[in-house]
Amino acid sequence: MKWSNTSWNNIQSIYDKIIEMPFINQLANGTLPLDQFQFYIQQDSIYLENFGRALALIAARAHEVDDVLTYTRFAEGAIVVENALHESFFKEFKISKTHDVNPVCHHYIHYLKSTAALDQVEVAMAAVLPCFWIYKKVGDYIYENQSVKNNPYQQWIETYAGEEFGLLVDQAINCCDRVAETCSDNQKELMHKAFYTASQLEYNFWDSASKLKRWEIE
Ligand SMILES: Cc1ncc(C[n+]2csc(CCO)c2C)c(N)n1
Repeated sequence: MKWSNTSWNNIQSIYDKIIEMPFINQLANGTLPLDQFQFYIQQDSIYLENFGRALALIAARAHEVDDVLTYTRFAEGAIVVENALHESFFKEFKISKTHDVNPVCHHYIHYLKSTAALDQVEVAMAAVLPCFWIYKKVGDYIYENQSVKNNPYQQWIETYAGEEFGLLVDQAINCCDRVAETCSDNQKELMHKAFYTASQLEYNFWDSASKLKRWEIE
């Protein structure tokens, strides 16, 4: 079995819980409270910049020159393309930029940056994969299960359900499968662990937005 198939099986229950989250269902039917979306986009904008930095580190450390290019493009996508999208959300939903990183976002970005800097590069590639793959699956799920017209969150949905995004996700999955082939069982296990941890963080990222969760002491 491919590394990615085992990895997805390991996180299937996390994905199932994500799909059941009120936040995701309310995004799909357009009833998500505005303050939760605003909070989510504020944190996501901090996430994207740092995610881009983690991808750039992976690019620099990749063994194959093709992967240097691929992760450089991912990094550019995270910062330039996604930030442009966020800019339009900032305007449309009257969101202000914040530098207050909530606990989950803080944990997630520092987990990704330290993994990208210090762990084996294959493990770092596995750690960033849920960001692509879970968003693709969630985007497709919402797109296929839409029940309303004029959903205010339509642009968000279309970003992740689109074919163009699907191609990026395939590249990220294929890269992990290819590098996993060169790894020992022990190293493959570390890749699985990283994929699982980042998937937990994806769940928690949405959960924290739905609870508007900040630090207990600010
Ligand atoms: C918490 C969080 N996780 C994943 C994404 C999705 N995402 C962000 S950048 C990128 C690829 C860039 O090349 C993808 C798929 C998000 N927006 N927020």
